[in-house]
Amino acid sequence: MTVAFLKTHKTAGTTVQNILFRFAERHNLTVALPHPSCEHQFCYPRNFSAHFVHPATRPPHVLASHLRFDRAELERLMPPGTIYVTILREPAAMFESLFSYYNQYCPAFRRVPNASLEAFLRAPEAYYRAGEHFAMFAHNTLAYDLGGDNERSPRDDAAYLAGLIRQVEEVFSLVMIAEYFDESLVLLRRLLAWDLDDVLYAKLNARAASSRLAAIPAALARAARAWNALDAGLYDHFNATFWRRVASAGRACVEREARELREARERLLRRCFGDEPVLRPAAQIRTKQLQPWQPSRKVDIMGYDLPNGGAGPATEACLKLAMPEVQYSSYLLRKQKRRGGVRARPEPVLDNPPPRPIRALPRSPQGH
Ligand SMILES: Nc1ncnc2c1ncn2[C@@H]1O[C@H](COP(=O)(O)OS(=O)(=O)O)[C@@H](OP(=O)(O)O)[C@H]1O
Repeated sequence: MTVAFLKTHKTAGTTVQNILFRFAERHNLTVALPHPSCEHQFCYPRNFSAHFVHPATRPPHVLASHLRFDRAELERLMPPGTIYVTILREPAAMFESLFSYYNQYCPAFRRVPNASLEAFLRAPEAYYRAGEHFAMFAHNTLAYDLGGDNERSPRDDAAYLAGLIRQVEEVFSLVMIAEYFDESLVLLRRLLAWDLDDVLYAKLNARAASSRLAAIPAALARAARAWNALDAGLYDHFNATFWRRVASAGRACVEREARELREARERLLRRCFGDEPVLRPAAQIRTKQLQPWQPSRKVDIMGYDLPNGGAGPATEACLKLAMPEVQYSSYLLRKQKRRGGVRARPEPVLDNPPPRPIRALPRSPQGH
């Protein structure tokens, strides 16, 4: 069985990726990982190319890192019969997360006075320039990640949205929904014929309450959906198909399994992170391998820590459960290079180096 997870942005994708990475490790499967010049993403925002994949990680059983979807290129990499899955998030919540996370990187967001989401959504055209660096984080990011044209408007061109939906349906066996994460994992584990234990998780990449809007006012949510109308169309469609899938699997059974998953997950978190497992800001996490990447000084991304800074009897499995994307990707690449014995093999040089992906800003140990 091979599986390709299209990791869309700000949709709980890191948590799904971590589930897949851990499954791959437990079963000695090969995970496709980016060439170092792409950093931990497949040279996003460029269209995916099989050349972006490190040779020590081919042929893969699992692929789960950020990329812009390109069907032909993925089919060149992944074996026939690969199961494609992805995840979507309600567009207003997703946009609020994008706006906060990429505020310092996306010029459209940087132009907005006082970093005000409300100001941006009142007049997005005043700040947004199609085609500029990282513009895709400010307009229909889901459509872009899925390989679509994020500048199209379903108001002017309803056929475009319908066509994009058809393409996604043709390729993806499951489109999960971040708001119904546990139910999504129940469908995922059924699709992949995994055990419930295989989809236990720790929530990764969550912002601190102080870095997010407690609630998105209705008018702001409407404006976010109107600006991201293509994403809203995709979400509405796949949210409806998701619930049809749940109904045909038997809603009561799915709910029961989701409940079992939540209970097992709570037990696991307590076992790994202590009696009261809490998400902490990076500055309070003593285990270096568990410190999450911070996008800017204004946004706190939370993580878990092992009791006693990892000096206790916590297992390797606990470490991996909470390991952020950057550390886990590097670790897996090192491990797979060793396994493949490719250390001495020269790495291919990309003909046209991609723009540098976003890098962590340095933080003082105090952090704030
Ligand atoms: N299990 C689960 N259920 C619901 N929501 C979850 C879950 N895990 C992560 N999250 C939220 O997903 C946001 C991070 O998404 P990603 O990991 O895809 O971000 S990234 O694009 O890889 O940077 C981030 O959202 P915000 O906190 O609103 O920014 C996380 O809180």
